[in-house]
Amino acid sequence: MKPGIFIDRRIPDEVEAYIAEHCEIEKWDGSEPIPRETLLSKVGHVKGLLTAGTKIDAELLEHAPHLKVVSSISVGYNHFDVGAMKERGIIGTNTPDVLNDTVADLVFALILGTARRVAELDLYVKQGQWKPEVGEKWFGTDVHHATLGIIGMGRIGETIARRARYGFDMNVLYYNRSRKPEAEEQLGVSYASLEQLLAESDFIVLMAPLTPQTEGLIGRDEFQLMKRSAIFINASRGGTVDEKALIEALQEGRIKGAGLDVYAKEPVEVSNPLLQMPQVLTLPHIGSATARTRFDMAMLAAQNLVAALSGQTPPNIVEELK
Ligand SMILES: NC(=O)c1ccc[n+]([C@@H]2O[C@H](COP(=O)([O-])OP(=O)(O)OC[C@H]3O[C@@H](n4cnc5c(N)ncnc54)[C@H](O)[C@@H]3O)[C@@H](O)[C@H]2O)c1
Repeated sequence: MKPGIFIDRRIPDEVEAYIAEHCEIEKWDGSEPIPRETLLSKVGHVKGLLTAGTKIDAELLEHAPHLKVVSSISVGYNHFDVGAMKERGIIGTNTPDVLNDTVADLVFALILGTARRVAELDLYVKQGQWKPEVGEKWFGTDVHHATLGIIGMGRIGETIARRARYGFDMNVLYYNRSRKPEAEEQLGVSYASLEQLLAESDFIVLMAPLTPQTEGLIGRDEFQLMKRSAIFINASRGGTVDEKALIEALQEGRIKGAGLDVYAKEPVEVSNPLLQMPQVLTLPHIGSATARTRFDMAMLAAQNLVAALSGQTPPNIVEELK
């Protein structure tokens, strides 16, 4: 008999067909996220769960006594309570690598968009404000040959560094949990302390995962260290930044601008002051959101799920659950 699994969001038909060859599928087909209570009522007999940002905690595991594997269609897994999963011996998997280039492209969209004020000037043209010469007021900041500081030099961080070095002749500093001599040699990037990186960078990109150690990693003191001309980019998770401190730094002109794909609370509240700031480019958590990459992520997550339920070791078990 095929093992029963639950899919808590829509996935491509082709991916579902692959899973159906190996598993008995039940799924949530709503366009809104599945309500928590509904999810809890659906996992009682399943062995596998295919999800993305859904919180996997002790409460959910209590409702799922037969659960063996949770496969997430994401590389970040801060929604996993790894302690509770470890206790129950649950396999947890994610989808690294297939999204590196897509997320790195998006980070560059945020860098270029904020530096050259793309959204502001788009509005300027569409609102018929264009005069023969735009004037200094609308001048931007150069990206090429500027210094880029990357916090969290992992798979995506290195992919950003490659674009920065080879595409934009940037000087790249990085701060990471551990030093990366190979990246230093291959990409010509330099390791810096967090303080040095914050003080010297023109663009600061936060790309570290959200963990207890990185929660609020960038706060008041860190914004204080940045140049007044600095542009801050966050494409990791909203929780890695003290959002109140970011808002203050922008309101007080202590940094020049920000490009954000992630927020403390998602979807972001319309009353969030960040949405009123012209110097802030705001995107709705779309780092990996291209058709090709989202398909590849869903297929990889499906392969992880099927491998785990077939008694094989899935290729992408998350670090803490290995
Ligand atoms: N905006 C989006 O849509 C989107 C898409 C993909 C990934 N992400 C986020 O990006 C993160 C990074 O993805 P990745 O594939 O590059 O992960 P990764 O594990 O390859 O890289 C993370 C890097 O951060 C470093 N790090 C961890 N804790 C640190 C700390 N306390 N201080 C300094 N460095 C630390 C690690 O050593 C590692 O080099 C994900 O965890 C996810 O949260 C966001």
